Amino acid sequence: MPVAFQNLTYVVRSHADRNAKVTLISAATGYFRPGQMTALMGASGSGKTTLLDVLAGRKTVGETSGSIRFGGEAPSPMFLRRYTGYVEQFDTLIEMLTPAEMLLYTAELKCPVSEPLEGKRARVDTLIEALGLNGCRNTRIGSPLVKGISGGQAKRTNVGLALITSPRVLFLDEPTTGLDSTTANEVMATVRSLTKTGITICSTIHSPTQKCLNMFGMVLLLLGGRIVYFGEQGGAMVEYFAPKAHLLTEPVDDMLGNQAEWIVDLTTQANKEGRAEEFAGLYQASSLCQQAASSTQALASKGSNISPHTLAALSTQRGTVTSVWHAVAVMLKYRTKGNLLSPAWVGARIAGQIVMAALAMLLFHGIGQNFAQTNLINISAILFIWGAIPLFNASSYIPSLYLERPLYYRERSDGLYRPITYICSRLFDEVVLTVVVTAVFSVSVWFVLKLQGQFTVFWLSNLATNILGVEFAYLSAGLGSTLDVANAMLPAYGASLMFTAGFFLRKPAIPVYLRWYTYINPVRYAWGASMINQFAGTNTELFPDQEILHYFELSGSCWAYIGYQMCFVVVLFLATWVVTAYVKHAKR
Ligand SMILES: Nc1ncnc2c1ncn2[C@@H]1O[C@H](COP(=O)(O)OP(=O)(O)OP(=O)(O)O)[C@@H](O)[C@H]1O
Repeated sequence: MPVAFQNLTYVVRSHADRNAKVTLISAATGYFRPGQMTALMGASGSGKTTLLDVLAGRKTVGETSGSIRFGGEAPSPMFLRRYTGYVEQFDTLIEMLTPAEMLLYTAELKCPVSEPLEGKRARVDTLIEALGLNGCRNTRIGSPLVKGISGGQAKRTNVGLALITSPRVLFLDEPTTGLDSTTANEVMATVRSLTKTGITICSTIHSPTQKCLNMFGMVLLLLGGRIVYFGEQGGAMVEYFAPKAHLLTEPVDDMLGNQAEWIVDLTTQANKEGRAEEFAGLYQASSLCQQAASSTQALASKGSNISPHTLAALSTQRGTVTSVWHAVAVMLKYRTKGNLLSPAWVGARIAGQIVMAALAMLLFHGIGQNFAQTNLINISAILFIWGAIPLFNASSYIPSLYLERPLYYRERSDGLYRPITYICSRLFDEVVLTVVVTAVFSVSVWFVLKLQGQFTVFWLSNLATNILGVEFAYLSAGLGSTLDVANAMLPAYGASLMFTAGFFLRKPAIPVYLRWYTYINPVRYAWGASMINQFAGTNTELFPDQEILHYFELSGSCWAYIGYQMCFVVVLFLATWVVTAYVKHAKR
């Protein structure tokens, strides 16, 4: 499928002055042919990634004008998802999966459900073979801290993710970033081998080695968002630029056989000298530009071989090809087991609980059956701690939730799932663990402290507080513009709840202008449920003629308090969903 773009201009609101607009791509005309690899080159900041993103339909801000045709068709978002693949500059992989699992997981979410699993496995096997991943197909991907596959293998796995639906056009953004030159050449050789299938490939590349540059058929060179060269790679490019080198005030080093470095040096120097416009003008006036314009026109007006029925379906289809239920099932299949078996994942979630339960049992053992007046505040205190502190347990893993954002954004852009799918499957993992852990610790604490009332109330109240903490962790990780902001939210909210729950300061003593907050305070309801469970019907007096529940203004059924807690669980779930769906920190 050829890609042709004419007079493509991209304008965005300036970072520096919100009232001004800047043109990042100016009147770009060019094309990418099937079975050919085109390099988007240029000095740093020249607009390579911007042009790639505009062509791939990945821009979320700014205005694009001009025309883009894929096989003669103006692409809809679903068309782009169906026929193109995009490899991001930085790898976004799931560390606990193997490359084979990562590819199959993506295939199950990206390919139609009607395609049998065997067909998807066959796609994975073909890609593993083509990308040279056989040696590591069953090795854990790992992370910078837990070594897994190598950087080159991770990059090739990332390329595989973009290829899983057999796209006709592949975009790559700086695929050699972070790789040594040998590995970079290997990765690019693998990518180049894909052109045999007839796929159209366009890749931004910053400073390629000569060997790497030789793999490309065409080069599109940008300077200040303008095309300064679009033509064949190799001798033609050198011939074009050689007479222009003398225009520079500061001469660049001799080529010494390294065209790639020479071209980058020359254009960077031209940029430094403010000659972007001059070089763009020279290209505009060249015969190369005329040839490019007529070839682009021919490719843009060439009819596509996609049936009208498919085109109509693609223009109306929703953002994903699988249903929410299917996607949730796939997420559970690949990610839940890995999470629940990961010591790091589980450890971060239960460490706080272990410490809290151990301290409660060591310090407060047996106090639940001692209704002596001097002990009542001790009981109230441990029930308060048990109702409030779990809210903070989730803060320990907010950083890991925050750091997962790039993966989530990439998978959303690739159309793997919807926000509700992500949030349901992730919270499912958390809730499964929370149910088990709170049951174990609640039983231990309940019996060691010899608490009174119904165990179920004590446990459910603790479970609800823990789930609220988890939900708030996801909410703050989604809301925080930076990791520090996300980290600060949960402690700040938790502290506000503790101060106004009515234990440190009784409800009547809370100033009227803040008393409303006690009604929307889940900690008060968690503590209240346990207090009523412990003291209801005992007529225990904290002071003469002052029954303890009356003193703290806790009344009614403990089940009603648990009901209120559950309402908070639902409200926070909805808030987390909305934030996950609509708050986007990554604008591109
Ligand atoms: N909103 C904006 N306001 C002003 N300048 C912007 C804005 N957005 C992007 N830019 C600038 O646009 C230019 C193009 O950015 P782009 O990321 O496309 O460059 P690049 O060629 O891919 O660079 P690199 O090789 O360093 O990744 C950069 O100079 C960038 O600072």
